[in-house]
Amino acid sequence: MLAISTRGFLWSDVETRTLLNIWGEQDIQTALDGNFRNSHVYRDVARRLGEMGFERTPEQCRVRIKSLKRQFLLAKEGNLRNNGQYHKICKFYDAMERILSSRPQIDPQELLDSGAVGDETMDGTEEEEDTDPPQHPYLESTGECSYPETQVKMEYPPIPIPVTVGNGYSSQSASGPSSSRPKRPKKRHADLPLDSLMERFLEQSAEAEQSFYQLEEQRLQVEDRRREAEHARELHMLQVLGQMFSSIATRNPVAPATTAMPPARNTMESTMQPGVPMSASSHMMRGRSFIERSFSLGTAARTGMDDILPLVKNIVPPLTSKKHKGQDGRIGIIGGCQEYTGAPYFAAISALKVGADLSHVFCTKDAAIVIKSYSPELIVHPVLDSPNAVEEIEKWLPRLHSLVVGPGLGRDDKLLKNAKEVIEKSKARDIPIVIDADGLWLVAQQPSVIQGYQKGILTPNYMEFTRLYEAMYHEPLDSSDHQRSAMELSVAMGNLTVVLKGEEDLITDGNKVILCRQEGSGRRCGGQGDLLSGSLGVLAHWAYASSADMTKSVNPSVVAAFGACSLTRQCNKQAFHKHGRATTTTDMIQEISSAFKKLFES
Ligand SMILES: NC(=O)C1=CN([C@@H]2O[C@H](COP(=O)(O)OP(=O)(O)OC[C@H]3O[C@@H](n4cnc5c(N)ncnc54)[C@H](OP(=O)(O)O)[C@@H]3O)[C@@H](O)[C@H]2O)[C@@H](O)CC1
Ligand SMILES: Nc1ncnc2c1ncn2[C@@H]1O[C@H](COP(=O)(O)OP(=O)(O)OP(=O)(O)O)[C@@H](O)[C@H]1O
Repeated sequence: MLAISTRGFLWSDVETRTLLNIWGEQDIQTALDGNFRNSHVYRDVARRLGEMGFERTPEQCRVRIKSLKRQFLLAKEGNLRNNGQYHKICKFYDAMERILSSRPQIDPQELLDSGAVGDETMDGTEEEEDTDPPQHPYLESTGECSYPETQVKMEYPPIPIPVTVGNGYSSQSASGPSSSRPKRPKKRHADLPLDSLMERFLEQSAEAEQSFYQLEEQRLQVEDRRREAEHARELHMLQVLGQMFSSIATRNPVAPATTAMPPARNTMESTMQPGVPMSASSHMMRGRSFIERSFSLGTAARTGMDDILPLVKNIVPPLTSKKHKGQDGRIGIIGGCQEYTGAPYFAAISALKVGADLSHVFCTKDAAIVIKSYSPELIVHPVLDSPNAVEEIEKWLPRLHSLVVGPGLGRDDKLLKNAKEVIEKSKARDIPIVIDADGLWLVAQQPSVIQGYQKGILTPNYMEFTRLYEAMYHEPLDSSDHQRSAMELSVAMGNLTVVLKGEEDLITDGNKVILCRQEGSGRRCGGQGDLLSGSLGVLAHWAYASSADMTKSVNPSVVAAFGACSLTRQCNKQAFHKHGRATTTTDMIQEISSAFKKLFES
């Protein structure tokens, strides 16, 4: 079942009811009952919830249940005193009652008075790893952990349970069943009508709950960032280790290896013949180490491009009347500023011509008017230089299948910063990200922005490649062996797919290299790279949406890159055939349809 993203802090009613159904299941209740350590039970609850299509962490489930129990207990106590009126304050009262009625009885007043409200007493929800000393009265009483600034206490109604005169209960009895208990604070609202008190109570408890979940959301975001940083650090360590082992094996088997970061270039000799891919194993035999990946070029690599082309054909989705608009691809281009309006247009229109259903351009305000005037087919958002650019673009991310960052982006710091944040957000959504042109400038300044992201694809021309390489290795590029250098760059970037464009396009994911030598022409008009990156955005989406069978377990990024290179070069050839020296990128874009058919649909 398709998972619904529920990382937001608010729980919908349907989600809450699903949670309650799961929590109320016999085996869950039995597992919770009398069990002091129960994080494994909430892991199970979160898993079952996930199966129902709602993504929540075990901690989120636990906190939600706790909050529901609190509401229920308050309502239950109110009911006892006020003839069922308080039923209204707990939306899920009936479900809670049904579940909890089969649980051991507790004294609700005791829970309310203590402020602990009994989750731990009932379920034993103390976290297994919570060993920090208590920092807060609430933490002290419950053993809760994590975020000291969280005003968890706000979840209790800040007004006391009101007492209506003449309801059969004395104010003393309302404050607690036992007179020996410490007295509760004096009722400040005893003279207000019950309805308005209940209304205020409901409002405040909803606000408190909302603020709690907001804080919970913030905590999760911090946790995500921490995990990402950890992942990048691990990757970095792996690379350092790889270099160490490589040095030990090749230079001096007994001397201790020196570690250098960025990794020093390896000195092995390439034995590759043109058109013959270099295999990772041949590197390994020479002491070169690579980070393991889950895809390989397999047997297809041995015979080169002839075997990759059928895989590209496999990923092209069939056109059927059963589909609706958007299913074959919604692509986003991040780029377009005052100076460069052509590049994002070329990329976006190429994406449409290749077969995406919708193509969005996120550019500056100035550029938007111009780009809109080029084509009514594009959806153009004039947001890239707005103060809330990232939020504006983020709103669209859930609807995009892939992103192309860089065509016509320019190098203004503010725009680069926005692009960087959009890349970060897109990585979290696990969508393919093609980085080209000024996006590569950004990567050269801050490689970590995309390093290690397996669905990231870099498409440098030779100049951009040199810049990236030197940023990673801090030494001049050895221009005598492009294939080796491209592999080295890919490895340094965490086995990202690198497409080094040129007389022959060289595609590598750090394990092997394939060459695209589709015939093009001698015409090098600006914008051809944009045609390539826009096409690649679509093909990458199709490749990742295809089953492993379709790509024969070859890295989808490599299959898509091979398709985009072949297509661009074929367009160049066809356009040149018609226009010769006058060929422009617009002429090439007009060839996409027939070039595509010739390459991938014949
Ligand atoms: N119509 C539009 O709106 C278009 C806008 N575009 C946008 O322009 C922005 C800047 O992109 P960019 O590529 O011009 O910038 P940059 O990386 O500084 O390179 C500049 C210098 O690098 C060199 N050089 C280039 N290729 C090389 C090679 N293969 N091998 C060797 N050298 C090579 C060459 O140096 P030169 O020959 O002048 O010495 C060149 O002058 C970017 O946003 C892009 O998307 C383009 O998409 C085109 C259509
Ligand atoms: N010398 C060449 N011979 C044949 N094809 C080439 C040659 N150089 C580049 N190409 C092809 O042109 C396409 C774009 O590569 P190019 O190097 O022009 O990119 P770019 O500089 O990023 O383009 P842009 O002008 O959009 O910034 C690629 O598909 C590549 O295969």
